[in-house]
Amino acid sequence: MSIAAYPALRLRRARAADWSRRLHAETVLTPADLIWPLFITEGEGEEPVAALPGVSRWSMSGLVERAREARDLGIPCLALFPNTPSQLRTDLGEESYNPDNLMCRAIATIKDAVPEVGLLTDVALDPYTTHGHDGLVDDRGYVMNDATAEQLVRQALAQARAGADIIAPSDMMDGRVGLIRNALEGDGHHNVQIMAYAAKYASGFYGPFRDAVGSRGLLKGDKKTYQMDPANAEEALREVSLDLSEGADSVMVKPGLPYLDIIVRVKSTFEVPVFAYQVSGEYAMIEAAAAVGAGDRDALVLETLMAFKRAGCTGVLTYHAAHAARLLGA
Ligand SMILES: NCc1[nH]cc(CCC(=O)O)c1CC(=O)O
Ligand SMILES: [Mg+2]
Repeated sequence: MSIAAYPALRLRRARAADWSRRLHAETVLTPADLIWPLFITEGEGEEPVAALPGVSRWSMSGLVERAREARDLGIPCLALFPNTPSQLRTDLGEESYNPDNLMCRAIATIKDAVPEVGLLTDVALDPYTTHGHDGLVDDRGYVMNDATAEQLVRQALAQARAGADIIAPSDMMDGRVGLIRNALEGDGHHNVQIMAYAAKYASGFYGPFRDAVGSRGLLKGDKKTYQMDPANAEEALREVSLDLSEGADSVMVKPGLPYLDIIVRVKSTFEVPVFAYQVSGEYAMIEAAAAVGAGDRDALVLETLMAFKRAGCTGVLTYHAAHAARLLGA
């Protein structure tokens, strides 16, 4: 038996022409792989987010325009994040489950105008609290797990009743996926999915997002008592395992690129739909690199998104979604 070797074997043969490169591609990236995060404002028109060049907060009419844009580009789903007016933020974050809050109005408005686009809604208290934490804090500043989970259940129900398709708890409290699933079933929302932010790390890459939802200046301390330590991978598998056992339909790893190893391990261990969140700081890094000529923006966008698909992701949340879909020739 002869083992093919150079010069008979030349891997460059398959790369020599565009048709052949396309034929041999092991991974495909399409607009249907993308979830587009959008920020909501009570204000009129469009409010650019300084820390995220090219990203804005949108009023209701702007959101409807973005939803139509997503539909026309073949982007299946939007993720919504409200910038709650500061006078409505409280220690307990009660505005999070007001059925007339910004989020619920946005859900209902978009669903009415563009029903064919899916809506993922974030469940956590940080856009609604005076202290900027994702949960309720005790007098020592510790984020209380079980009391927070009760608020999250109320928030999830309000979103589902407004028409949300995917409830995405991003708070990292223990046990909240099971509590939310039970509440959704009890309230008749049998087909409302849960995408658990299962392995969410205490990351330095969330800064621009906190500007966008108005929590950066408010946040006291850090989120290390509930978000994961970047040193840990086995713990991510335990987090995913628990969220799946509690009824998560899909799981998320967040941030994205610095945690590709986690994506691969989660995918190969559980064989369930895994999503990555290419977060605000990752977006800002690409934009900053492009702005100083350190890299070609379009190439950086497509290469990073392809990396998530190659690692095993079912889809990616990315602020570049519309731009990427256009590049993909939708
Ligand atoms: N629970 C809040 C939440 N949901 C999504 C993000 C970050 C997304 C991004 O940076 O793009 C955060 C920030 C945080 O945990 O502080
Ligand atoms: Mg957990």
